[in-house]
Amino acid sequence: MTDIWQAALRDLQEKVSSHNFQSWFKNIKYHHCDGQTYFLEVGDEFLKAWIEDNYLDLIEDSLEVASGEPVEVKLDVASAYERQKAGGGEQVVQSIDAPEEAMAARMGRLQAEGQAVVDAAVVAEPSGAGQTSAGQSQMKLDRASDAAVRPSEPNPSPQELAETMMAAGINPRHDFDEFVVGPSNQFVHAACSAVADNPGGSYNPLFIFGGVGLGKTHLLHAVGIEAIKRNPQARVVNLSSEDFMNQLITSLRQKDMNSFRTQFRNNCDVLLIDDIQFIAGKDSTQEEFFHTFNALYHSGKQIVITSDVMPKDLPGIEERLRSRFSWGLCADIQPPEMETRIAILEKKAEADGIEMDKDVAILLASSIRSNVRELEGTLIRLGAQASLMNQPITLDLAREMLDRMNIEQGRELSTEYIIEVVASDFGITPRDIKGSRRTRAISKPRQYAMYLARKHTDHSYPQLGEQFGGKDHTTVLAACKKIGGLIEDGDEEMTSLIDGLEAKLLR
Ligand SMILES: Nc1ncnc2c1ncn2[C@@H]1O[C@H](COP(=O)(O)OP(=O)(O)OP(=O)(O)O)[C@@H](O)[C@H]1O
Repeated sequence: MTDIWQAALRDLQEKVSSHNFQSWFKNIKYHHCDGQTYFLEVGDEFLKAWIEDNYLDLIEDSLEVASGEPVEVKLDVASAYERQKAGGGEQVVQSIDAPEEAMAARMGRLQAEGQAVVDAAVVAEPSGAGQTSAGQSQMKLDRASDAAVRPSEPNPSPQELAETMMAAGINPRHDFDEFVVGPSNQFVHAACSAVADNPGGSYNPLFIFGGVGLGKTHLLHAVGIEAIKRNPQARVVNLSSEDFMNQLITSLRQKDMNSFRTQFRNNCDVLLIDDIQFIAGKDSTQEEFFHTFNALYHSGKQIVITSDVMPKDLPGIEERLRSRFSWGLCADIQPPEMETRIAILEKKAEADGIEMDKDVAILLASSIRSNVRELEGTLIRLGAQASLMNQPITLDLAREMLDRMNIEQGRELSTEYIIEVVASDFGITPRDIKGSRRTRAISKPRQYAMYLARKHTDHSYPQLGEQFGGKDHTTVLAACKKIGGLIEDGDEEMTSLIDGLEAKLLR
């Protein structure tokens, strides 16, 4: 039976994107089979619920293909005993307080660490964007000290809530509503929502990792915002690991470690730590963070950490910390796909009152692919330029600007755009294409659009099925095979029809 499961896994790997396969399917374990019912195991309740809601049919399809008979799948969570055995996670409670007599020595080491961080930041950011000047650092420290300030009233006004968030260094604009969800970030988004709904619950710590400018800090803030909205009395502490270190240095200098510990270990319900990679090689900071982590974790407080890489790949971080970071849920965030990039641009444009046609959004989204911060920056620059020149944002203006910025213009297309172009060419609506009517006048253009979407985007058949109004992946597969087959066989009418549509798409 495990052979059948392995064959089903291979089939799944072909049907979904590699990112989805890694996130959802790779770690599903075959447990046993009873007749035609397959019992599979996953790591936790969250994965179970997510896979059941999104992928159960697909798994059953693949098992049916592999076994040659109808099957039913039942998912369950691996028992705590088995998980412990498999993960070997340390559960030993470590001593919480570092010995006071070691403090003087640590003080010396910490000062050296602090200096090193400041120097590194200055060297890395000569333009000044990431200055770590004494004033700025102190400002961050003051803000972090205020972090757990709560509104005095039990039912604070929206204004008071916003002030509480800002006191904690949280940008109130970075909430879940402002975050555009797509396949590249839906898992981490769902994990963050689950944590905000139930801090200190099953996913503790939540460890978010991914490349530069992909929305890690945004989601960290969103967790804090939601936690404060749900419980205005919750003490949310939000700071970067560098600020944690600076605050530790200040407390040691002022011989006030008690306040430091009270703030982080006793007066904190949700600890949000951004960019944990910055404490690499800072042994004393790591030691203090280790005790902070233990104190919060063992008293059921929520910890959320962001990083540029997954825990096991964090260089210069002690093994005991890295293993703790993996105790809860690790969720990665990938560069957004074309559709998500377009949706982000449209959302930001609307929020900032920038008027822009869809074709401009497509041009920007296909030219800047791997960093949302850059994408946003380009949009703001374009908006500013159009407003200064008192002219609308046109494709030509966007092209000129990309040229001046030395950004190569992309030609990637989105499924949504392909559907729009094909629909308009055949005098029907995108809704018709996404709908279920099967008249020839609609089903033919639908097949052309499916073929073109498969050819010009990097979406899998199941993803395309979703984008075409929730169709089964086999429908998309069949359309692609049919149109592709006719073209391969030299059907001139079909070739020229598809060429014509492509010319319009790539114009
Ligand atoms: N899916 C998204 N929807 C809306 N905005 C997004 C999304 N992803 C990123 N952004 C925006 O992109 C910008 C950069 O995001 P953020 O600062 O959270 O990235 P980061 O991953 O923390 O980057 P770094 O690695 O540099 O710390 C922010 O303005 C954020 O609001």
